Amino acid sequence: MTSTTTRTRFTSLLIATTIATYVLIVLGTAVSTTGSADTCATWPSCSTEWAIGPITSDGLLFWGHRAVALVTGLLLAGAAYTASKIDLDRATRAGLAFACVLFPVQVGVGAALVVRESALVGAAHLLLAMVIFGGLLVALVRTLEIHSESTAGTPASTVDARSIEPAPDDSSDPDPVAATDGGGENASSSGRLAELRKTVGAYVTLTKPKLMWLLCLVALAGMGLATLTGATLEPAVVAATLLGGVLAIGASGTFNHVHERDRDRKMQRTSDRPLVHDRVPVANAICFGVVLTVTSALVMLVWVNLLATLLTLAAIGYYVVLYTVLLKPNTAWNTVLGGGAGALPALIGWVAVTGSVDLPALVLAAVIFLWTPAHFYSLAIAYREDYAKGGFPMFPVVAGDLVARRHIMLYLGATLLAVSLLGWIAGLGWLYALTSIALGTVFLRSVVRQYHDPTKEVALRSFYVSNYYLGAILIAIIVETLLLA
Ligand code: HEM
Ligand SMILES: CC(C)=CCC/C(C)=C/CC/C(C)=C/COP(=O)(O)OP(=O)(O)O
Repeated sequence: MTSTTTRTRFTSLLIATTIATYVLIVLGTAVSTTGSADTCATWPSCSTEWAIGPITSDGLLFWGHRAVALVTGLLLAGAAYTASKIDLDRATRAGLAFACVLFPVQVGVGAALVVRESALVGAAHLLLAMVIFGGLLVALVRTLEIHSESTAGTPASTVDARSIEPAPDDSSDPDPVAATDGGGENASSSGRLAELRKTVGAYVTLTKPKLMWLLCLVALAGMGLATLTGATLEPAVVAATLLGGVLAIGASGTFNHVHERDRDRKMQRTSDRPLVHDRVPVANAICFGVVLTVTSALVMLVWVNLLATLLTLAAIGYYVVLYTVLLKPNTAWNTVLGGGAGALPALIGWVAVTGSVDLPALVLAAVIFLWTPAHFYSLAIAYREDYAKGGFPMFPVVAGDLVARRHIMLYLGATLLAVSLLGWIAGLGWLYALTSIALGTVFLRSVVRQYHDPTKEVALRSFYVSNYYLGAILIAIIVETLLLA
């Protein structure tokens, strides 16, 4: 076998081992939260005899966890054996060695947990699993990088953040929509209707409607988790929280359009925005943003509660002032730090129901926070040159595609772990576990594909997969907490 074939086999084994370890973590948390561990108190079999009893969902979960542990161990051994036949860099070797040493320790901790159930041993088991997953992820990222470096040639060019200035405004191009307008003094009533439709459409575009479904799901998941404390959901509170949230997102988006109108003109992706073409006068857009902000605050104050209102206003301030004005044009950390704005709806949803902030809401917020770079960096890779033209120091512009992809993988890994932690802390069950496994695997594979096929299309696909991933996780939380409760 050639060394290239062995290296390819090693990469495949490492991908499979990393995914299997994640499956193991999710099944492990589900075993613990569903109480299926109580059905078995011996190890490695569930009784002194090896006879198979009636198949129950608890048994399936329990045996599933053990079976996947066995498969993961075999995959890890296979990866280590294959690694011994090729030259590896230090990071891959260290990550793999780390996982190989800790895996048998983890099996011992798991056996101890079966025989003597204890919260402390359970927490140690979860923590160790996360550390093993981290080691494998580091090894995987380095392996994929070396693989793509050897096949791709020169790395993509990067730009120093301090040197990024918006390109001179050379676009005096007329509004393509306005240019095709009939209009004029003889405008018919159908022409005026078309005009009105266009104006309404422009205002709707200012509110960034495409983002709303996912942010609403975040707030709904926060509300769903809150019911696990015993709190009941009032339909009026749910409706008012969603309405207040939608108005607040609309306000944020509008102010974002106002502030970025000159840079938007320079970027191909955003050059058709309403304020670039004066479809809405800037003063009107500012008034629109203020009206949306005040209406949102009133809705939240009258039908929800004061803390939720303050958090909603804080979210608008975070996105508009901290992210749009301060971070986005000035630092490559804009996305990481800006992720806090999108995380706030998780707290808003929880606070709308309980009136205070508690641990599960913070962990859900952490999931959104960690997911944000994994979500956005793929889009920023696809539009790297566009962002450079607009003068935005987005991470791929400053650090290059390869390093950005490394960060996507690491933030994705952290998101997967935070999702498992949330399931464990909130006591979520089957549906959440299966969704985390299925969509987590799809998300991870879509990013791995970026290494093999570093095109704009593949990066954009990862971006959309990131949205479906988060959407599915949030729907699983909502269904488990609200519909199956
Ligand atoms: C700093 C944080 C974030 C950045 C920089 C970012 C960036 C972007 C950008 C540039 C787009 C394309 C928008 C367009 O072309 O109109 C987008 C789309 C989107 N984002 Fe994010 N995003 C962030 C956080 C979030 C959060 C927290 C959520 C929800 C939880 C979210 C959900 C979405 C959705 C649903 C889309 C629409 C995709 C589509 O169907 O076109 N984003 N994001
Ligand atoms: C409740 C409430 C008000 C929440 C606000 C949170 C919020 C709107 C988060 C979304 C962040 C986001 C989608 C940024 C888009 O990036 P960008 O603005 O950099 O995109 P662009 O390049 O398309 O302008």
